[in-house]
Amino acid sequence: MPQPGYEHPGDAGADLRTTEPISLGPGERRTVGTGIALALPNGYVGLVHPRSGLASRHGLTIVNAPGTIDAGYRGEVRVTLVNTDRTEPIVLQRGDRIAQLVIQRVERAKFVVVQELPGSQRGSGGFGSTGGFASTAQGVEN
Ligand SMILES: O=c1ccn([C@H]2C[C@H](O)[C@@H](COP(=O)(O)OP(=O)(O)OP(=O)(O)O)O2)c(=O)[nH]1
Repeated sequence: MPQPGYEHPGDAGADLRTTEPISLGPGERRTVGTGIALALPNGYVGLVHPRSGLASRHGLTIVNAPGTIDAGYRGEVRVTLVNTDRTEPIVLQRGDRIAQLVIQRVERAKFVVVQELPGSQRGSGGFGSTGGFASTAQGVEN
């Protein structure tokens, strides 16, 4: 069963440990329990990524991808899925591989307030400033 305290408004809870299939209609979002708990060593993080096959074949993805599993977290790993397909529902069964976990070392950053940042080639340009798909297609040079 979903653990109390995990549900957020608008989240329909579900649990893949049950034998009941879980159906996500077009556009539907559900937080699904995996039945898995972890004890990651300090200095590591678990990142819950979507699976490309499910994404391309069914439009199933993870709302908060990648989900962050803190090293100190001992609860059940849960995955907030969304069916982005506009017409087809997707039905998940117990044992279906709905996500993949990447475990990485993390740095502990120390932030220092400064008046000015060191320069770089990119500077403050972002959000497509180096040329996006549309401008390339039209032959626009940046
Ligand atoms: O996809 C996810 C993301 C998070 N968690 C669990 C593990 C994680 O350690 C904990 C908190 O996640 P996060 O830090 O992303 O949550 P938050 O919304 O920032 O809340 P808080 O840290 O206050 O609990 O919830 C999952 O089971 N699945």
